[in-house]
Amino acid sequence: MDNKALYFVFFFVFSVRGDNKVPVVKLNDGKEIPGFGFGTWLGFGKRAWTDNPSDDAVQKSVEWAIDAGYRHIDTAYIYFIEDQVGRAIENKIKQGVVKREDLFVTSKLWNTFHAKEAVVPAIKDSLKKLKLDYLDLYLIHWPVAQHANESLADIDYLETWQGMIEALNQGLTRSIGLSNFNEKQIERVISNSNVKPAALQVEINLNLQQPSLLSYCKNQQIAVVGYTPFGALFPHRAPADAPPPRVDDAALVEIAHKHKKTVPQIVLRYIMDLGVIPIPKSLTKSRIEENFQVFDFSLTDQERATLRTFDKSYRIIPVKNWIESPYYPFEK
Ligand SMILES: NC(=O)C1=CN([C@@H]2O[C@H](COP(=O)(O)OP(=O)(O)OC[C@H]3O[C@@H](n4cnc5c(N)ncnc54)[C@H](OP(=O)(O)O)[C@@H]3O)[C@@H](O)[C@H]2O)C=CC1
Ligand SMILES: O=C1CO[C@H](CO)[C@@H](O)[C@@H]1O
Repeated sequence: MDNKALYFVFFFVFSVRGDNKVPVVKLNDGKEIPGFGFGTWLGFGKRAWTDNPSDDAVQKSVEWAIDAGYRHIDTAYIYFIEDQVGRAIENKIKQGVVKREDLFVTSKLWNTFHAKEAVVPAIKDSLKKLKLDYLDLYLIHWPVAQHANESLADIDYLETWQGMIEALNQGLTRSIGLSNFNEKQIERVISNSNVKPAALQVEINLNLQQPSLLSYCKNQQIAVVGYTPFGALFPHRAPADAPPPRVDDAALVEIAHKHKKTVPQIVLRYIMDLGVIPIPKSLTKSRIEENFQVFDFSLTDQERATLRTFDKSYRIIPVKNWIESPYYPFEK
């Protein structure tokens, strides 16, 4: 092999290694979760699977994500795209890009399956669509229960948690956890059960940094996965009343220039620095790759202090139509 060929082999090995520096987070049940993941929600009102069964946008995005190095994929029954995620995973396994055990797949129990006996059939339905034998993590999506017609149901999430434990005991998922639960609700689950939630998935972005919930979870050794990491950063996603910053904010642009990174990369790095596992979603190949290049630089204390000032406790996903539920988790 001549010098030029050797250089290319050297460059390839190190650039692949560079992509592979995703931190690994230990869960309180002894399992491990990759400290960075990929989101698959299309947005409110978009039900690709039912609206347009031939749509494969999410499938493509998951395939690009796996090619780019993501190994942790976040999905849910209610996204109506688990079948697309399943096809993407199947393809990447068939192509020899990954093995099942290289991947960490999360799905979530929807509100209409909160009765204890509904949980195991619900996870089996998700597994079927995902073409998997087991999930790595299964979450109660919300503490709020609903009937099939979407009216509110009065099922205590403690009952639902017993169904989750049954799914765990049957080996249908490696770990179980919660999403959109507040501190008191998590505490109630812990003190009424022998199985502690391994993870909590909640909204975390510049506008909603949740320091007190994060410190509670750290003390309880509950891993925090942060959804909607870009919050109101992109104007098309920002509700009219959302506080700054937007992606062109001068302070953010200055930090990004200093590190030769983009503003979305700065935001993702900061969320990881908060001890949170971000799960950015994108359907765009270049953005999927861009969002994953966040393991080769560090923010300074001063930059982190600037980013902290954007916390306005502003929630982008309050789902106010469930406010009358006795289990509604957020401040009313
Ligand atoms: N547990 C829960 O209740 C919830 C969980 N989630 C999970 O969290 C994931 C992430 O949250 P989500 O609400 O999707 O929002 P995100 O914060 O991930 O933002 C997604 C939006 O940002 C755009 N985008 C992504 N990267 C870039 C970039 N580098 N430059 C410019 N634009 C970019 C995407 O555009 P495009 O796709 O066009 O590229 C899309 O419009 C979800 O997909 C889902 O898996 C989300 C909400 C609630
Ligand atoms: O994950 C989420 C996105 O989809 C759901 C509804 O369609 C939300 O309620 C939820 O928080």
